Amino acid sequence: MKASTTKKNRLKGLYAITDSILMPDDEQLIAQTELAILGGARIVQYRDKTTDQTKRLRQAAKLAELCHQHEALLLINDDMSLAQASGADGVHLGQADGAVPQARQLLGESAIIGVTCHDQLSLAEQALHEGADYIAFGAFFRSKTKPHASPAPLTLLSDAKQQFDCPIVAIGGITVDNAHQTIAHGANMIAVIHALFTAPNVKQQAQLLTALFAANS
Ligand SMILES: Cc1ncc(COP(=O)(O)OP(=O)(O)O)c(N)n1
Ligand SMILES: Cc1nc(C(=O)O)sc1CCOP(=O)(O)O
Ligand SMILES: [Mg+2]
Repeated sequence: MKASTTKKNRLKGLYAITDSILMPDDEQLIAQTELAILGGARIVQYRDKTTDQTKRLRQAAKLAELCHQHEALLLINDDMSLAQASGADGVHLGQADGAVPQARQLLGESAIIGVTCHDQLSLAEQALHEGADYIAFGAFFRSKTKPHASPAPLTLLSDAKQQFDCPIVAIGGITVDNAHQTIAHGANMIAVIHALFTAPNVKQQAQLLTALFAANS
């Protein structure tokens, strides 16, 4: 089996997204992310909205090393050049973050490229046509990280599941108490920031979120 196929088969379960406000310095970022991975997260996204390029490269490279030690995947939010420079496994692109073909050309066939599709199946269709590896829908619940994210209905997940043969991410306000609804409707991954990284015990919270996949399969 090709290496790229193996990597893409790993797109399931808890998808932990880091937050530069909750974890501003390197030590916190690495320690909290390691706990999330030890609790079961298999995909990590480095999401840092600051403009400090030196810090962003340093932190992304440290995260890439950490993730690879633990056989987790690292994706970079927004920035395909940072994904390439840091040794990450891929990039997550929003609708204004660059084109999938450009990312594919830069990062190569084995890279993972995910795309935000909000509440629109047509955006997913376009992303997949352009070569995306997963599609992300949201926000399914009120998000503390992004309170103004536009809402998406849970039925969108079942509709997407019927229409597309690819990994599907649910995002937005996902918690231990509501995540099962997204999984039951067809989410292969749950992307979580606040409910994971503000928990008093990040490892245990990741374990609880990860266990929901076994309970709902
Ligand atoms: C897995 C996942 N899904 C959606 C998003 C949101 O991306 P985007 O719309 O580009 O918004 P920002 O995260 O850049 O604020 C995501 N990051 N990850
Ligand atoms: C980054 C992001 N994108 C969203 C979307 O709907 O596209 S919601 C969101 C924030 C996710 O964080 P939390 O788990 O704290 O709600
Ligand atoms: Mg973005």
